[in-house]
Amino acid sequence: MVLMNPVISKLTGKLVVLASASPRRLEILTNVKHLKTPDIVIGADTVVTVDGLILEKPVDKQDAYRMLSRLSGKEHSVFTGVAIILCHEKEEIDYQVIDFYEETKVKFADLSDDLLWEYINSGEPMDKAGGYGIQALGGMLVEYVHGDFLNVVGFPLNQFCKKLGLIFSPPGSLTHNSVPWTLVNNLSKCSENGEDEPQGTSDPAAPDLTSRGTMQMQNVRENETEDGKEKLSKMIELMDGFKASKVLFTASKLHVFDVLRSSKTGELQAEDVAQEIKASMKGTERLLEACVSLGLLQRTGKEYANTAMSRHFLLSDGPLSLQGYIQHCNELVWPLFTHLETAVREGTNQHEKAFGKSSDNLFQDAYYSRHEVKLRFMKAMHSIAKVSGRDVATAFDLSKYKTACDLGGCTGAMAYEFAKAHPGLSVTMFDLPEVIEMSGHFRPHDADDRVSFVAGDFFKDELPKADVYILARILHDWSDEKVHILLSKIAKACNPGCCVLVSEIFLDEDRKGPSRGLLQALSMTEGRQRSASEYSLLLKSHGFTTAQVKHTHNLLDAILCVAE
Ligand SMILES: C[S@@+](CC[C@H](N)C(=O)[O-])C[C@H]1O[C@@H](n2cnc3c(N)ncnc32)[C@H](O)[C@@H]1O
Repeated sequence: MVLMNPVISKLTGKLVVLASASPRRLEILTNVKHLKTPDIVIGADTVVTVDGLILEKPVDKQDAYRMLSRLSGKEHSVFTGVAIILCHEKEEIDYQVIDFYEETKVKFADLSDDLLWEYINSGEPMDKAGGYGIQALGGMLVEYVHGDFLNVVGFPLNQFCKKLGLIFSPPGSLTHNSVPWTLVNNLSKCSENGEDEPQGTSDPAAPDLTSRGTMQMQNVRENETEDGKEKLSKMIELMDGFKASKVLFTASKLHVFDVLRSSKTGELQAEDVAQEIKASMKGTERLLEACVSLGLLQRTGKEYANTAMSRHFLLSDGPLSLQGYIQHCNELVWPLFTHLETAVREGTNQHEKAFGKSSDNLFQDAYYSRHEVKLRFMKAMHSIAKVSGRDVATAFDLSKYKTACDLGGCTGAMAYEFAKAHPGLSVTMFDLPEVIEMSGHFRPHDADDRVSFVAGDFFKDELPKADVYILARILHDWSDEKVHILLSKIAKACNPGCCVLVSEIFLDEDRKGPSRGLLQALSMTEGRQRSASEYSLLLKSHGFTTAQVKHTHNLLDAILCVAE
């Protein structure tokens, strides 16, 4: 027990309930520790098996004789299943069940009837499954024991201590295989009839702790299993998510990625970066190190460089640059999210709190009220359209159509993608006048002249005639009521066979994801996120039949609906 003490002493100061009335188990455990505070329940049950049979407690002397004579001259197995239940009481009782079993082989000598009856008449077999107790007179029946002797007595102390060691050892020393999770049902119990026997069978009436509806199955010490560690690291990722976002936003705002790209070798030391971005050495070094940890930068010795991911998405002038959207997130979405609690309490957008100005019309009041804010918003839309536009444009075969109108097309990025993907298609980009007047800023150098620009308000003005109406990231901004106004205008402009292509983040039908859609919804004003079938229904009510839904696995999905 001296060797066990460092492990078993982990129980010191805890109230341990031995969920068994077995005096032998109690003795084994109390011999090795003192028990104080209420947080562990230990259950155990022992069975004897021979010839594929489980031997229970004998019901009378004849039964004991039948059992012992069956064991005579043969090897049998003694199994003890143990459950360690770590209890934790918060609002509800949480608990973690760690269970395992131990098998010991026992061989009985050839036993004469006289010897058996002498033993049976001693009274010892009657409260013991298998009909014997190895630690007392029954020991004389045994030729050999292979395995843990105490397991036959009723408690596999050696393995129990190993499990305790794993439970209470520092994270890192535990492997998934070391904690078997399967044996939970046949665990021992607080026996109501007094003596709970070693070598007994499990009680079918014993509570199945895994299926108690009222208790939440959560692991108190879950961080000490592989699965628990995964959950913990997911928790930490969630808790730190805002820090990671802010590191990305700050490094972008300070042009760290552009600065590194512009250096002769594509690499710079922290002090050079600090000088270039006009920031402190200490702060820059911390920022660069954090960027390395997030995979945004790489470091060789003292030299920092962009990673492939940063080169792809984070250089200001890259074809797939997300800088516009990052800036929008930092300057607009971030302040809104700092008021999330109020937004949740009130069920309203927090634009006024965040920016000191109400926004009845999101676009006119919030995005387009100031030139630089409008430009920033347009850059954000542009960067997402550049990244996702090709997948949306190629989602469906549009070869039979000649004209398309991209309603609320913003910078035209999506319209150009459609023109590129469909050589027979001319695309009219339609947006508010204040947007159209700035769309020239975003005109690609190889701009296709099949793309034209028309200014107007899609709720009020006549819509350009087209075979295909594209609504990319439009409908989510509006209530069902406004969506109906817009769709009825489109339906009026459509001839039979014309179609509407809606591109949005489609929520899963059970609204359990994707999280980027559900997170975005938190800062919405009057709009809402919808599933593909919700969009389909909205369109159906205006005479459009859903032809196809495409999950692009890019940022935006798409649905194509044809006018009947
Ligand atoms: C979220 S952005 C989507 C931009 C673009 N479709 C895309 O996917 O990148 C919404 C667009 O709808 C435009 N919009 C908002 N209200 C409008 C209206 N009443 N009439 C025309 N366009 C409008 C905005 O100017 C903006 O460009």
